[in-house]
Amino acid sequence: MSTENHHRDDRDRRERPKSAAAEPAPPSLVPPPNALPPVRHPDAPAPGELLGSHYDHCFGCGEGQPHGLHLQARAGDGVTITAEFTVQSAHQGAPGLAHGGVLATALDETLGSLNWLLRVIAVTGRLETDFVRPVPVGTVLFLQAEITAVAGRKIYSRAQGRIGGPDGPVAVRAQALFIEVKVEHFTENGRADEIRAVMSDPDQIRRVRAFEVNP
Ligand SMILES: CCCCCCCCCCCCCC(=O)SCCNC(=O)CCNC(=O)[C@H](O)C(C)(C)COP(=O)(O)OP(=O)(O)OC[C@H]1O[C@@H](n2cnc3c(N)ncnc32)[C@H](O)[C@@H]1OP(=O)(O)O
Repeated sequence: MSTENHHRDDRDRRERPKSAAAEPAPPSLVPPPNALPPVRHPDAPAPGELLGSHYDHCFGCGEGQPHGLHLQARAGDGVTITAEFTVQSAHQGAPGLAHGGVLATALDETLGSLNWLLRVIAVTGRLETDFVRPVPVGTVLFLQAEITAVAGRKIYSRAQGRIGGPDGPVAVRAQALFIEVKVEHFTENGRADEIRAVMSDPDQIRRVRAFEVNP
């Protein structure tokens, strides 16, 4: 068998589980026995609604970041999100291909958006990413994410990104653990200039998503 066929076989094997559900997770990403299914908050954005950016300068979703991802996330049914991100020239790693860290950012941003459906503020504690196919510049990455379980402050989730259309082949996927935090996580750790700016211009943090944040 040729090397090329070997590669194709490897890729097909890695891709076989169409849902990230079939992927074995490392122990810290497996919900404990006392974990509960996620509960969509009654005031969560309606299915189909665009979430908008949570912070104008966010590298993932902010409109004020010229080289950011400008990722657009939309609420889905249950505790799910869909999102789209077009790979720009500024996002290259290898010539003409998306940088892996940028793709991980797209997954992280999409997974982070899920927490707004719970109306919980949470940060990424652990993010495990599989890069399955190269993603050329100009590609639209179609992302889907869902929360699988909640255990106290720990929120378990997974996501995948497809190319060529929402039902195209999987290019990247991730499993994550987000940890619920209080707003002081940001106000006590963020650089003073940005925190002051946010406090004096609350529109920088979109109220629609920052339900608990009242700068
Ligand atoms: C005013 C402005 C407001 C702005 C609001 C805008 C919001 C937008 C947000 C958008 C953000 C966008 C997204 C981003 O970009 S988020 C940016 C990237 N993430 C971070 O910067 C987070 C940095 N880490 C921390 O701050 C702390 O470590 C956290 C808060 C995460 C936990 O420290 P804390 O002291 O609080 O908790 P704990 O240590 O008692 O752990 C609690 C439980 O969790 C388990 N655990 C923890 N870590 C891991 C791990 N790595 N793997 C496996 N498990 C882990 C731990 O075992 C324990 O389990 P158990 O023993 O209970 O079973």
